[in-house]
Amino acid sequence: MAKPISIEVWNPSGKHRVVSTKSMPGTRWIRLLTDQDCRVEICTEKKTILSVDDILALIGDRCDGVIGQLTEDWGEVLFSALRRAGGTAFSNMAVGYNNVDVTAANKYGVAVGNTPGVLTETTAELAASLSLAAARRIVEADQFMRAGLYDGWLPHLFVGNLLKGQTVGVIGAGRIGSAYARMMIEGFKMNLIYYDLYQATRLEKFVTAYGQFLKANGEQPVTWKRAATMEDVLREADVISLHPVLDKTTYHLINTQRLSIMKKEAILINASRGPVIDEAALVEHLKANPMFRVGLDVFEDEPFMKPGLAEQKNAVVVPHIASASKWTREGMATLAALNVLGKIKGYPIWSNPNSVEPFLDENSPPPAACPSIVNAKQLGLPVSKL
Ligand SMILES: NC(=O)C1=CN([C@@H]2O[C@H](COP(=O)(O)OP(=O)(O)OC[C@H]3O[C@@H](n4cnc5c(N)ncnc54)[C@H](O)[C@@H]3O)[C@@H](O)[C@H]2O)C=CC1
Ligand SMILES: O=C(O)C(=O)CO
Repeated sequence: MAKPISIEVWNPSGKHRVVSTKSMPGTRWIRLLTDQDCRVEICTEKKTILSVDDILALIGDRCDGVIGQLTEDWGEVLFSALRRAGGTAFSNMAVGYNNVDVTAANKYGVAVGNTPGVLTETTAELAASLSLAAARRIVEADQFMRAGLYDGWLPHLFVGNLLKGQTVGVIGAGRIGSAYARMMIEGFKMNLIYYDLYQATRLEKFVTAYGQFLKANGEQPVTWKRAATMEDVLREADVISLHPVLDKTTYHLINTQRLSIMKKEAILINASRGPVIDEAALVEHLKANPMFRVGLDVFEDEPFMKPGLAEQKNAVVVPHIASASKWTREGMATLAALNVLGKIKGYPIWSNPNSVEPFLDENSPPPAACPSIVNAKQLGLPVSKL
């Protein structure tokens, strides 16, 4: 028999049983559910990543909806179990949902929610932080100081890259990629080259307007270019940040061949998903090109790094913390809870998942809608007129 899973229960007499596989920041998300007659069960198991068997035990015989995490494998087994338990709602507490088999969810009629928008700026800020840390060798310099090695100013000590006037390349200029581009352009007066399947019209307009502003003030204007191929970005840019979704078109997007066409002193940032980079190839490239630097928030075999990566001084590595600001994480919890609640209540789907602010205002009740359901169309769910 499966080992019982430890849980914390809120509103035990609630009619709808909602399970959260992890404790999430803030309490608003719990209150929103309990106020609407939900019994909320939060898994309190100590282990970081729950297995499919752990989650099956949490779902049990009766469960209306689950809030899950990007570390979990949501496929056929879990969606069929959720459906058998009477559930029709699942939400990732994440905008990325490459851990979810949406086809399986469709098969069992389970709505799949995600949490767009609330993490855009926070994630872009971390990508910008990694860009600066890599450009100015901040982690190496910090370690040098702490090791007691600093014995005086030197002309060659930790010389890095100046960003001003250089070119920032963005691959995947959606919400986060565009926010990152704006930060690097406005903050450091970089020119932009980007590659996306779609035109980033608002971003282009922003760069044009900012360029005009700089020109009117007697400064060199910034420019933008939409690249016809990803290779154009890799060849031209000095700093390249990856922000696409992870799917079969972006798996190992950065491989040995593509690394070889990048500038020898380029900086590569990844705050999207680890498998977008062939990490073993990256380790070899870092070894062979000491002036090439990377900033990584995500890893191919997360939570592990490929052998050799940790030893590379030209790599800055952080543990998938790009969305880790208090406001954002509480907002992600709120959106995930409202996705599940909305589906249980039979609410329609919010028409614009890029504009989720009304759900985040602590001072007013959220709209009667699901903020973001990725398979709404496939399930034939109605769109909100709000
Ligand atoms: N490290 C972290 O903590 C976080 C990581 N993420 C990751 O960032 C991803 C992007 O998030 P958003 O910007 O909100 O999504 P988004 O959907 O607004 O942007 C993704 C962009 O990638 C583009 N794209 C898709 N396939 C492509 C391809 N083959 N080549 C080039 N571009 C392609 C899309 O057209 C879209 O513009 C998420 O899916 C998630 O995996 C998101 C938040 C935090
Ligand atoms: O939202 C996501 O996709 C993350 O990676 C965590 O914020």
